[in-house]
Amino acid sequence: MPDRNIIRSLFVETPSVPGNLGKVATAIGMAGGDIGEVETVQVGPTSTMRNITIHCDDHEQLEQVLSAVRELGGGILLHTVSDDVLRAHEGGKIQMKSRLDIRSLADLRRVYTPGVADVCRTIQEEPDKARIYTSIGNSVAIVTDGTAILGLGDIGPLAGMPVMEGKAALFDRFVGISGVPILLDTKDPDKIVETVKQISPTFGGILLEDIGSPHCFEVEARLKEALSIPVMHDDQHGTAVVTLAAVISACQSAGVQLKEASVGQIGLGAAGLAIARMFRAYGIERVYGADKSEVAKERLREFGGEPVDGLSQLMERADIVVATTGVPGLIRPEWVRPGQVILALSNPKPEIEPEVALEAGAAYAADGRSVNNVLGFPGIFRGVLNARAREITHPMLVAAAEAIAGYTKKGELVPHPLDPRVHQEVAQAVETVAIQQKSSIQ
Ligand SMILES: NC(=O)c1ccc[n+]([C@@H]2O[C@H](COP(=O)([O-])OP(=O)(O)OC[C@H]3O[C@@H](n4cnc5c(N)ncnc54)[C@H](O)[C@@H]3O)[C@@H](O)[C@H]2O)c1
Ligand SMILES: O=C(O)C[C@H](O)C(=O)O
Ligand SMILES: [Mg+2]
Repeated sequence: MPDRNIIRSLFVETPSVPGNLGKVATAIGMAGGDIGEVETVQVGPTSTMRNITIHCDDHEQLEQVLSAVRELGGGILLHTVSDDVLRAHEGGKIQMKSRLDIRSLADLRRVYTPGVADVCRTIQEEPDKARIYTSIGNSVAIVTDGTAILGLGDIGPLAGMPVMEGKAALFDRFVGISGVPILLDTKDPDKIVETVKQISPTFGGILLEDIGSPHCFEVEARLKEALSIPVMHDDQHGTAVVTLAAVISACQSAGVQLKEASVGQIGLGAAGLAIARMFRAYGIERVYGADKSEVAKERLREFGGEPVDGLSQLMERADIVVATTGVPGLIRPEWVRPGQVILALSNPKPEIEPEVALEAGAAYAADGRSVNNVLGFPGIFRGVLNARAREITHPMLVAAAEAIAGYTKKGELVPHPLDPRVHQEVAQAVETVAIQQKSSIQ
């Protein structure tokens, strides 16, 4: 199945006679388009208006689909073609809103000056009270330098803003955290670390997002060391958590002992190295890795993994293959071994489409849309903020992965991210470990 990267909404009028919608659907399909949602907007005595969402590979195919619908005739009219994704982004996806109503003078005095001064003094005397009287304890900075935006590469922080706003929207929607995008106009690790340190008093946690390797490793390590609030690079650990959950589920379904399976990691950047490290720390002995960078392969060795030179050799040796290179179509179908588990996690396009991998003999296959760190980061931060933990630890990440796997339906790899329970399960699991770890330190 090819990529379906272009999404458009067609506003189509058809005569209110059975069979006309079928003609439109056939025309779209014959021209190579896929149909998503069909919304009937109005049914009149003579004609019916519908919004039909279509998915195409590229602009050329889109044009073919549009011509096919336009040429139908017989009263079928294509009125407008709109880009729903762009339209949904107009004005941005998030906003800061007041939680309190300000209608009267009394409200104004309570919310703002002079009333607020007493709250300031209270916090000055007891800084811990900021957790109670401000939004800090429920706010997480989503920090990027724009160097590894999805698999699009170093497109800069401004172009990465839609992704950061997306993460903020997910924080809000799934766990009620205020995510605040912070775009850094520097790639210098010293400056990134210094800037994040300076703004950190505003936040209860720091989510590093789409910061490329290798500087992401240093940036995260230094910030974790310097700050007493949780810091996590999502592309590393959020991804590792969800990937571990997916392979736990796959092995359970296939009746395979995960710790005895061999794993092949293609791409050893931020996501790939963290996945390999997570697998090793979880007790998986054989973790092979491939990357076009020799330095990345050496880094794998430091964590007990074994670098392999060619991708086809890696595919030959691995029961479970995970790819995070950002290179669409990198995995050739002829390399897939029957019964393999293939997780091609690059966004926006995977290294191999799940359908193609399954056709080539894979037992389980998924892409980065379903095996996505959206299943991890919201609950992980909810858990640590609830527990007022100062950091995110490996046992918390394992607990998150096991919670996701535990909540996965039989035969599936991961739960659906729109199921609110999965985020609650992750939050609870992380909070429990955080509280246990706190009490064992005291
Ligand atoms: N599904 C998810 O939740 C999820 C999460 C994080 C990242 N990702 C995806 O993973 C991809 C990588 O993200 P990242 O943050 O790790 O980026 P990164 O830049 O840190 O890492 C990419 C790595 O892939 C290697 N690579 C590139 N082309 C290669 C090739 N042809 N063969 C072998 N190795 C190659 C690079 O050398 C680099 O080490 C992106 O597409 C991103 O969207 C997905
Ligand atoms: O943003 C996503 O969809 C997942 C991930 O963080 C990525 O960089 O691909
Ligand atoms: Mg990312």
